[in-house]
Amino acid sequence: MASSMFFTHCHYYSSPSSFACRLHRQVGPTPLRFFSPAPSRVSPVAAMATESSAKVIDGKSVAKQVRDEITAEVSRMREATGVVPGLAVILVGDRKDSATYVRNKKKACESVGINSLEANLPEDSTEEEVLNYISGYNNDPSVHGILVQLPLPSHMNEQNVLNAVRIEKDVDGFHPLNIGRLAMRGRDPLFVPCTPKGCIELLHRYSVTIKGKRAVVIGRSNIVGMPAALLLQREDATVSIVHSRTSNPEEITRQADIIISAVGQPNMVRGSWIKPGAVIIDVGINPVEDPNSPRGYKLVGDVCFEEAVKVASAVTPVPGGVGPMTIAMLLQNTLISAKRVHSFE
Ligand SMILES: NC(=O)C1=CN([C@@H]2O[C@H](COP(=O)(O)OP(=O)(O)OC[C@H]3O[C@@H](n4cnc5c(N)ncnc54)[C@H](OP(=O)(O)O)[C@@H]3O)[C@@H](O)[C@H]2O)C=CC1
Ligand SMILES: Nc1nc(=O)c2c([nH]1)NC[C@@H]1CN(c3ccc(C(=O)N[C@@H](CCC(=O)O)C(=O)O)cc3)C=[N+]21
Repeated sequence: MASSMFFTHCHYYSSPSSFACRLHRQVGPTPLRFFSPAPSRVSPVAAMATESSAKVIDGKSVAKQVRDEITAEVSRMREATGVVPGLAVILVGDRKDSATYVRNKKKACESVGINSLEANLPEDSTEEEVLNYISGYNNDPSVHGILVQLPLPSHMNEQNVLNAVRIEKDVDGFHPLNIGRLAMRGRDPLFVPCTPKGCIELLHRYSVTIKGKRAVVIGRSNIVGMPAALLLQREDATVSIVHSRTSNPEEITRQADIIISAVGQPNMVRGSWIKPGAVIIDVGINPVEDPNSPRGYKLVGDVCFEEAVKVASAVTPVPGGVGPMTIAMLLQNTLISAKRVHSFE
């Protein structure tokens, strides 16, 4: 996860009209706010883009719609079975950004009627202590989902910790068995990772055809890029993956009908990288210095939004794009888990 302080120049492309995308100072981990309700209707994207015509994909509004659907299902389940879905979140250490994410997840749970439990462990906890918490939640029937907030402190082995979560409660979808099943034809994971799932959900809800299209995923992390590429492939797209060792990423990206970018580099994807009419899902959340903002920074994506809207047919903003969908998908996975274990349809 990109988080340290550094300058980012765009080396690939520049034009006088795109100064906004040329230079940013990226700042350290930032807190998250949670959003207030937004209108819930969305319509299909235009087939072709003209100058400045891209549709802005409203993740905040779609996430609200998804949360409303979950609220209704949670109460239907509670009334029929008496069971309330429960999510346990384990936070180790005191990273400010992680604490804010966890607080937002908790608020989101409350907003849909899901029970939330939280374990806050100190930075210097041992791996064994974390494993003990996981084991407790694994055996607790009121807990249907377990999320270990990442990143973990560096003295812990992330693989050991993630492997310890029972796959039936792995609502993040990070367990190797879930990822393995996601990668295999004819197999299904119990849970799909929340951020990539949120990206696909946005494409579906905006009636973007994926089948037969060329998709490029920029980034190949275990939590976003790689599962996003697997999901697009499962949806019958033809997928290329661009990473830090890719030569000529611009040329490859320009072939895409659908771009999912999960890199952590502010404004890396410029207008010249985008095929006219492409649909862009920008996962990147990059804090950059902004003297005009009261906080002293603002969040930008991996994609230069000002340029992208002129070329693409649809694009997600940052903030208000994928971020809110990630949390909505976490709630959805927790509901799916509770329904599955109680055979409630
Ligand atoms: N909206 C949301 O809900 C979420 C947003 N995020 C955001 O998404 C971004 C990515 O997160 P995450 O996947 O965890 O990050 P990682 O740092 O784990 O992975 C970044 C990926 O980008 C690739 N990359 C880095 N630099 C370049 C470059 N110059 N050109 C091409 N590829 C490059 C890396 O390649 P290589 O593999 O070769 O090193 C790596 O695969 C971050 O901004 C993060 O904050 C993350 C999670 C959820
Ligand atoms: N086990 C685990 N699972 C995760 O899913 C996970 C994680 N660890 N570690 C950190 C990343 C990051 N992540 C985000 C979730 C929501 C927003 C989000 O809601 N963003 C708002 C920003 C709002 C603001 O701060 O202004 C938006 O984009 O609109 C962002 C990022 C989940 N992650």
